[in-house]
Amino acid sequence: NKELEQLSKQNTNWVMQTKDYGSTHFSEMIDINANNVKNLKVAWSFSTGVLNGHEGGPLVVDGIMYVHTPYPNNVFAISLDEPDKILWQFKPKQNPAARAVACCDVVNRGLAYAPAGKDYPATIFLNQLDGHVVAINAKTGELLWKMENSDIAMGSTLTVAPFVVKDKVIVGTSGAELGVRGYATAYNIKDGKQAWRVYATGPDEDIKLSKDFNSANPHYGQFGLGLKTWEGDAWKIGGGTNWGWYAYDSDLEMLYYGSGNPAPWNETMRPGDNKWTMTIWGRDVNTGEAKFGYQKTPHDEWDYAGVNYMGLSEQVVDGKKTKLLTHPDRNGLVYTLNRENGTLVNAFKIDDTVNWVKKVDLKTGLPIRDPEYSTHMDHQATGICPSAMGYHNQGIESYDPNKQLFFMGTNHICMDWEPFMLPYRAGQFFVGATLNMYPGPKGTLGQVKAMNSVTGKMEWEVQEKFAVWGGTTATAGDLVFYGTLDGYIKARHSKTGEELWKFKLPSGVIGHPITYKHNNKQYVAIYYGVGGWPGVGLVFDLADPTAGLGAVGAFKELAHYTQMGGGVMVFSL
Ligand SMILES: O=C(O)c1cc(C(=O)O)c2c(n1)C(=O)C(=O)c1cc(C(=O)O)[nH]c1-2
Repeated sequence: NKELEQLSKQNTNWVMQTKDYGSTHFSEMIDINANNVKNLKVAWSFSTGVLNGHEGGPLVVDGIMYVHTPYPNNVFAISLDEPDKILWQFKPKQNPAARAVACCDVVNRGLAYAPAGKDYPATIFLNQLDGHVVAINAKTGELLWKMENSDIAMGSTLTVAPFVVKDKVIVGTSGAELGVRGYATAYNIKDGKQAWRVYATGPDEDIKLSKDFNSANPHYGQFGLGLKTWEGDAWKIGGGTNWGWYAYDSDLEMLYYGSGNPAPWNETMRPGDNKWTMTIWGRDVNTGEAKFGYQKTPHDEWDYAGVNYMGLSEQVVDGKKTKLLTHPDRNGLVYTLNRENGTLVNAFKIDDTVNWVKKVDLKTGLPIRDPEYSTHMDHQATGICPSAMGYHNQGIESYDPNKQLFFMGTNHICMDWEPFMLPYRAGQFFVGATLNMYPGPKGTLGQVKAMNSVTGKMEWEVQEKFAVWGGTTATAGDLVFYGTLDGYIKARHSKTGEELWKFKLPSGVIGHPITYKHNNKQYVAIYYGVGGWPGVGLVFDLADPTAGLGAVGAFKELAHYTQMGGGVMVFSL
């Protein structure tokens, strides 16, 4: 969408969750910078009236801030000229049964915006937890259309942020913890009619492989594998949902995203490579056809779902400027691929405490595993790093093209894992493992790192007491902003990692900061509202450390630092 791409380059707007199609989360603005950030103060704030985890960030378009909430998925439009006034509010009616089948709190990763087109007005897209996609008139808040994308009776919810490309809006799925077979769907912006749908498992026609699929790298696998790498019909309940972030290259017209973990978590119940779960996809956005697919963790044994951040950059590889895609995976490895054909350029560990894998063989693309940290029936595997939460989970990261550095908020959590057998029942949890999670070898639960994605060199790294769940935002003012689970928004010097400013918010953060200019003044905004997978212990107040799929044990300290809340806080100099 050319108009959307244009808007994404203007400092007055923040029009996509990813900031731009390349998902740089980088702003050229320098009004707030490393010298003056210490003077940042609260400009205004807004309580959403909803508890539970607030993921993603608000959008800012043409002087209006669009704020969303977790379930019940309310939307508010707020004028930046009069932030004390709500221009319109959209409060959907939806099936509350959705709450019981959401795996990891009732989160929502945010709204999408489409500028007015020939046959539709400027539109806000919202995914409801109960599986519906809705289009809302951005000016008036009126419902334009509503589509069912996911069936909660099958355990499929919707938490992913929609993504607008050309005349389509792309939507994923959730529910791999309930045996949902994952797919991504493109709907026409104007009427919500389905343009294409592509699955992660099953016959090639369903996965939509192009004729030259993986022709640059036949050893990644080509045809028939969505069936052959499963036993019997296991692919039908085999997971591979996509609830993370998309990226898009408008020259190549290619869409990038990851499919998640195979179901169930207990690997004994699904022999084979389980293609194409855990895969980085490069697809033609017009047809949905896959040009390449690279499976990072064949036959996953640890729930290292692969839906995370996809960051696009152009950097020199072997003396040649190359279009790259960088993906910090749940499994503790960072992958950089040539995004034209999927060829692996590098794969390295987020840090040397990652132990399930020794390294990735760059020729074959396969991980060389350490059998000591494998999981299997009648065995409790201990000290596995990363934990099922991954060293990187759902945050959107940032890329500073001037410094050629990615900034990553990461986890530092390890685990013990013991599988058990269980039957599949539609709409019920289908996991089959008991987990204990705890801080990694460095003694903390989180880290922030500045990384060169081609060489793997970490320019700097700092520890955080808790996971940095919501990702980072960088600016040309030599700054990187992020929120912490215990409720700080922080700014660090992007060259050194030095902490320059922090402010304690009313509740912990699992979303990302945004920055925009209004009336010639730069603002930084962020949601507070702890929750998500790490916050389930706070939400449900569970005493069993293995509850919340292990999250309660990992984050047992969190309740001493923050409690639920929900809103947006805006800062300026
Ligand atoms: O497999 C899935 O379909 C699925 C969905 C979601 C979700 O929709 O929030 C999460 C996960 N898996 C998951 O594995 C995970 O770690 C996770 C963390 C969070 C969160 O918001 O904090 N959601 C999810």
